[in-house]
Amino acid sequence: MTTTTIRTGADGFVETLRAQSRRYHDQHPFHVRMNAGRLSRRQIRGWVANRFYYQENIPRKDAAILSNCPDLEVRRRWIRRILDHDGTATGEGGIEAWLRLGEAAGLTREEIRDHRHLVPGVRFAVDSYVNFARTRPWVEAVASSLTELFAPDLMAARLAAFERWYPWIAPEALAYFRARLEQAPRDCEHALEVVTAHCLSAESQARAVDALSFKCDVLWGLMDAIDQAYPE
Ligand SMILES: O=C(O)c1cc(C(=O)O)c2c(n1)C(=O)C(=O)c1cc(C(=O)O)[nH]c1-2
Repeated sequence: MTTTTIRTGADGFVETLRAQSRRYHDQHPFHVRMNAGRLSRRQIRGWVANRFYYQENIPRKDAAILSNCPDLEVRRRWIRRILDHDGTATGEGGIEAWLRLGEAAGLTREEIRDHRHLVPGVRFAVDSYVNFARTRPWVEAVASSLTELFAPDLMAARLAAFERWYPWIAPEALAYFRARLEQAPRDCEHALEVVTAHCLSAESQARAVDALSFKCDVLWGLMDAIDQAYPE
């Protein structure tokens, strides 16, 4: 359990959730080097291939939330996330966009999809996120998605960094990040609505903060594993 003291009231709760940004993976040394243009082609490829495992599993995580969620109104909006990633036809959706990013970075679809580059730490981090959504109360799983509050700034910085420092990747291949600039704020607005509506007691608010803290650890652990596998 976190020892964070939450100020009473919805504002204090949201403030405490937002304060978790201090532990977000934008500050991980690998991301700092990425955005400063200091990664080699091999390191970029390693990151893209490993991060694919996260992308692939996000819809399974969201399906786990849906399966645990008894609220029709929430399900109706949450299902959109699965469609964003999976698309509704061949050649569409975020997973496809990530594969195109991989191809532009010099990987084949086959080597991304068959996990030959996937390192154990990334697998464990991602699996633990999916498992969290499967086994914890659905509102906590929703709270764990709130790292997306912090994602748009990182996406914007990443887009600028890729265009400036890694011009060998075609700018069209960055479509995934451009889409997330719109999807992430929409998604986390909904998640924040759900969490503030359901977490009214100090105890439930502390559990939501713990869930978000856990997710920061998932993302940080994932980056540690990539950093270690693709050293400078
Ligand atoms: O590239 C990133 O730094 C980043 C971070 C996050 C995040 O903060 O969890 C997500 C994504 N990307 C992303 O692309 C994505 O679809 C996504 C879904 C979720 C989630 O927890 O439901 N996080 C994220």
